[in-house]
Amino acid sequence: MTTLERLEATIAARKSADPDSSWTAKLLSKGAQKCAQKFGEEAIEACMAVAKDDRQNLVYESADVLYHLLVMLAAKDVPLAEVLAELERREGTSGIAEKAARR
Ligand SMILES: N=c1c2ncn([C@@H]3O[C@H](COP(=O)(O)OP(=O)(O)OP(=O)(O)O)[C@@H](O)[C@H]3O)c2ncn1[C@@H]1O[C@H](COP(=O)(O)O)[C@@H](O)[C@H]1O
Repeated sequence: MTTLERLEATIAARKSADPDSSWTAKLLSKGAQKCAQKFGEEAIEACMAVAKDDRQNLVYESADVLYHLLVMLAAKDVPLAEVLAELERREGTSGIAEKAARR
């Protein structure tokens, strides 16, 4: 099991946990929109670390981004495996072809 898969399992377990017992359970109890908002905030913080050329903070904020992405996916019942399968599907295509297919 990878670190992301273990974290996904922990987050899934928090869906039925007492919101007072866990940060994740508290965030999930506020709904998918709040989870999405937090994800967006953390992504902006990661961008700000790049703007400030702060490598250490970029690593820290990127961990926050990945955690909040997994929480947001859990809130919408989207398994990490489905996202990874989409990435794997794209491995056989070029970025330019992928962009053209979306038009
Ligand atoms: N990886 C994380 C992780 N990354 C960030 N965070 C939390 O995300 C929050 C984000 O910080 P912010 O300052 O943006 O949020 P805040 O100001 O506290 O809250 P708001 O007022 O903004 O809503 C922090 O309180 C962090 O504790 C995380 N909380 C949990 N995990 C993982 O999830 C597991 C389960 O955690 P619990 O649910 O707390 O048991 C942990 O063992 C970790 O592995």
